[in-house]
Amino acid sequence: MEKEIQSLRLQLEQIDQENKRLRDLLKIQDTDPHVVNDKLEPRSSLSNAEIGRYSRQLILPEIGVQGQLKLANTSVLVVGAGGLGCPAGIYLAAAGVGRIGFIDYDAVELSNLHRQILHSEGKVGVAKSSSAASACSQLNSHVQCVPHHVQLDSSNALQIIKNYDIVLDASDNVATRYLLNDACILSQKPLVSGSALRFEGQLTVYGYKDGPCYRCLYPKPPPPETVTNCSDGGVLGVIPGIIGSMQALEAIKIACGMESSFCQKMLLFDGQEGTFRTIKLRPKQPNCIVCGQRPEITELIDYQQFCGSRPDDKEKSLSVLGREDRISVQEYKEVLDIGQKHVLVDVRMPVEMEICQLPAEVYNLPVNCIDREDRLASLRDHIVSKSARGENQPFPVYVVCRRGNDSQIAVQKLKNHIKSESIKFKDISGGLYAWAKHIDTEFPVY
Ligand SMILES: Nc1ncnc2c1ncn2[C@@H]1O[C@H](COP(=O)(O)OP(=O)(O)OP(=O)(O)O)[C@@H](O)[C@H]1O
Ligand SMILES: [Zn+2]
Repeated sequence: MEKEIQSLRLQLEQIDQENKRLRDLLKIQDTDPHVVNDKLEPRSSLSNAEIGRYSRQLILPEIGVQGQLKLANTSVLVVGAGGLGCPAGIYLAAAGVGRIGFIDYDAVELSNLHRQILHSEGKVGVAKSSSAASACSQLNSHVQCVPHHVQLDSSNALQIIKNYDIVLDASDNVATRYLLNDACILSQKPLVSGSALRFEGQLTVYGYKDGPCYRCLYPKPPPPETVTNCSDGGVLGVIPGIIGSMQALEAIKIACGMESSFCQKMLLFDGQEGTFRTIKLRPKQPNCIVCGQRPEITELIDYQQFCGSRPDDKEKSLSVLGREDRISVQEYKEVLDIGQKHVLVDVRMPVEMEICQLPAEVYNLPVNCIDREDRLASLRDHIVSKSARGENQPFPVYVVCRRGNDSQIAVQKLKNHIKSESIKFKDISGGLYAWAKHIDTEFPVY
């Protein structure tokens, strides 16, 4: 009997979750991403419920009733409901900010849950903006939480930003950073900017008082191939947790009329060392093309073109090899099935090799070690030991990586370093992702 009740409870819970997921999906469709319907009602006093709820921060002399009212009269736009946006959003909601907007074009994925703490297992597949907004509404029903399920770009940024007083950059790409910088300068809104990667994080406030803007510090975007995101470089979840929380702190201070600690200063956090450092930044540059004395940028430009990358090209795919230097995953499966002699070189990092490997004998040579003479010599020896003597055909060496980009670079380099008529290097197109998609759907994806 008890078991039956437990199983019914479980079923009910699952139905509840599915119900909620469908309701959230409907909500997304109903949301006009550009319009915030009702104006924030100006508030001049706190209700008893609010006095009780905020009591512990109300008694801080720096906040008090006036500070709490300022918070209630402030709207904050969080751009990106991901690793930074989630912790930032939940603290803003808890603190009683009047309106929080969440912009995100993406949907929740399983690999987000270790750090994007407003999303839960039942929300996988749901729009991040609506998942974050609904989590914050559940925490604090006094706060208006607005989901914008849209990609912020030059066509909509000014229109969306104008409804908010403070903007948080919780995005993860250079094009959006420049877009937000220019849009915030043009709209005269402070931009609280954060970033996190691996064990490190950064925080600063751009375009506020005499502080510099993003362009004052970085007039030119970095070459796209030098930029690493969390999906490639990795990140420990608590790092964006710390930086996102500090973004909320700065936004709250600005909203309450306190000084921001990071105007013309940048916080550098090293989670491995456990250190926080603050460096002084150059002041606002008189010749800056957006915030300077004679600005050239007076309206938003094409940021994808300017940066050479798009906000949503997280999985860039290279195509630097010809067809004759490549093999599809289906062809490689055939190689395994017929037992063709070959060498498989996996060019991922050792830490990735521990996660999963193709079902074959694998030789590991990380792509960043491929120029080392000693590593090349070992590979050469390995290939020689495996190749049959007296073969007419060149001996096949297949190169694989996670997504099929590094493997192409590796083949180019190997062809240069090991110039041999008797060896044919080929890249396995699409790498382990393609293997998991087309050959073995049970293969782990990370
Ligand atoms: N221009 C933009 N408009 C709307 N949302 C954006 C824009 N640029 C980035 N984002 C969102 O900002 C969030 C940044 O989150 P985060 O850095 O944690 O990365 P992620 O893309 O979710 O994760 P991963 O890199 O692991 O796939 C993402 O959800 C992304 O969709
Ligand atoms: Zn500037």
